[in-house]
Amino acid sequence: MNTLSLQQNITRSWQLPFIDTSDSTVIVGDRSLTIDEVVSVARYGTRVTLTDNADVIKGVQASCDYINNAVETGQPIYGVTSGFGGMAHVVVSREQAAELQTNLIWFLKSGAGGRLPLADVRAAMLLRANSHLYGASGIRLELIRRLETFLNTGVTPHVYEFGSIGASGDLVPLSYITGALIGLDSSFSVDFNGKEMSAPTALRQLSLPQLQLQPKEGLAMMNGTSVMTGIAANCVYDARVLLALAMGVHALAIQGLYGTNQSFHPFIHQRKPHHGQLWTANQMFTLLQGSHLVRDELDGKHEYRGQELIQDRYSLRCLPQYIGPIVDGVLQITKQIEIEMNSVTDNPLIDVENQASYHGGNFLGQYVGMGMDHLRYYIGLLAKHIDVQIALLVSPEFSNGLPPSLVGNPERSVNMGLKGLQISGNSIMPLLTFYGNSLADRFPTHAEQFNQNINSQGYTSATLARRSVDIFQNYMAIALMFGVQAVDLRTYKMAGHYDARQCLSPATVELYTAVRQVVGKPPSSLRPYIWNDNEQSLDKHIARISADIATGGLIVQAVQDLLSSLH
Ligand SMILES: N[C@@H](Cc1ccc(C(F)(F)F)cc1)C(=O)O
Repeated sequence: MNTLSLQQNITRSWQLPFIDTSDSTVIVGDRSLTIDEVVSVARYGTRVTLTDNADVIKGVQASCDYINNAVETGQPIYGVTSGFGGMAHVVVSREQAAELQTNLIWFLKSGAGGRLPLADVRAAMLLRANSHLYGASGIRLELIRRLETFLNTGVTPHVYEFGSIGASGDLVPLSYITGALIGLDSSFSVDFNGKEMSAPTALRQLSLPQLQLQPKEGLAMMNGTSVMTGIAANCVYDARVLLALAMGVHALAIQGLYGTNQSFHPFIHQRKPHHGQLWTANQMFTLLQGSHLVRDELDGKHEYRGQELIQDRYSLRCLPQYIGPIVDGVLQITKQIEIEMNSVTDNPLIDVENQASYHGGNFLGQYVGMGMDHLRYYIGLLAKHIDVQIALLVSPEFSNGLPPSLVGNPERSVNMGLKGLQISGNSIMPLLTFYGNSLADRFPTHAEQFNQNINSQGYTSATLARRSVDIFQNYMAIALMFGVQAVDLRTYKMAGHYDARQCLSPATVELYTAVRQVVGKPPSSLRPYIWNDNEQSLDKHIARISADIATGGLIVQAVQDLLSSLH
């Protein structure tokens, strides 16, 4: 991939322009933002409105009053009347207190690499506004309102993909958002509904003046976890979709392989009642209900089956035991990211009620760093499991007699079926387990004169999760293609035609049909999905399916029930 296409990939946006398309609004400042809300604002342009709760608005003003008073009376407060980080012993005078904040933007403007996707930057702006509305940060409502305006008018600052160690929050990435927000200089640029321009130009178009930061405001804007948490929120959303789709793929594979439903019998799982295992078994039970393509053995029967095993191989039989801990892990990450999203993540924090301020470290993004490390690890495990099912499907000795490599038309002897597709998938799966390696435990040199001598790497961990999710979407496309072809061929063996809709469980028909529709090959009783090798471009099918997954299309809608039960 050349640099240009990599760059385009990184800046990929969902739906430009990011302006209101529906009547719905996300309220910011009520301390209850959800991942779904972040995604709807970040990707689909849902409007945001700052809360009109008078106590919240009063709290924001009171925190600013506290800071102004502290500066006037010369109180020693970190980053307000002192230097930053390892230079926090430097005393900053009242006269220099504002300049200290603007200067912070300048020396942090040191990002590197490509650009973050616009949707991730939008998520970050939303979360920064949310954090500031707790009234513990000493930042004017006017600045918070500006974040709201940027979101609602589709103005998105350009932010680099490298620069944060996730310790002082995301200092470097947030310096780009802050510089753009106040229109500091024309070297800060934005995307204005698909058009690149300098931040001051964008402000002029919005009829907004350039702003001077006041004491604490630069630190309040930049000292926090909002960018990594925004990226993480988008990734967690995607990972949950992919987990639901993985369940769908397995349900297709089990039917393709003519597996048994007995392994999902509640009796088994109630005797090992981990939450995730129970959820997985229960969902698979429902996904297979009513299928003519499974061995219906719920009554406890099992029979000798000639050369076939009396019970299924592990990747089928132990599916709930394998996926269960992944489900529990994803649920835990979801909870932690939502807490982080609804947190105040800067320092120092102002306790308006008691007229005090506290030096602490809420900007350390360890929950995000470890969460994203784990998320990538779980994605790797899911991909490995799918890879095993595909390997069973293509080998007649393990597939209960499907044609080798799922060849559609055996009469055309040059047909080799899905060999290329499997190889392509095999090139992706190891990458996903590779991305499953952890980052939070890799220690960089002790940053910034040993002040930031422990750090989370949460930002980079989240950008890696973004990459892992993107790759997994492609792999999922391949897996779905295998699932669809397998159930068509199994239908032929069982019923003498290729229209799997008539034999599949009702719960998997929608997914099957969605895939067929997305690739432009409607089901037919005369032919399976892939009949002759030379009748379709498989790469185009992969691209269409993964785009549908990434944009919440038909295929995602087909697993909506599964997704909403994931809690
Ligand atoms: N997160 C730090 C704030 C901080 C630390 C370092 C620097 C820089 F830029 F000098 F490196 C800026 C802000 C703290 O609150 O303690």
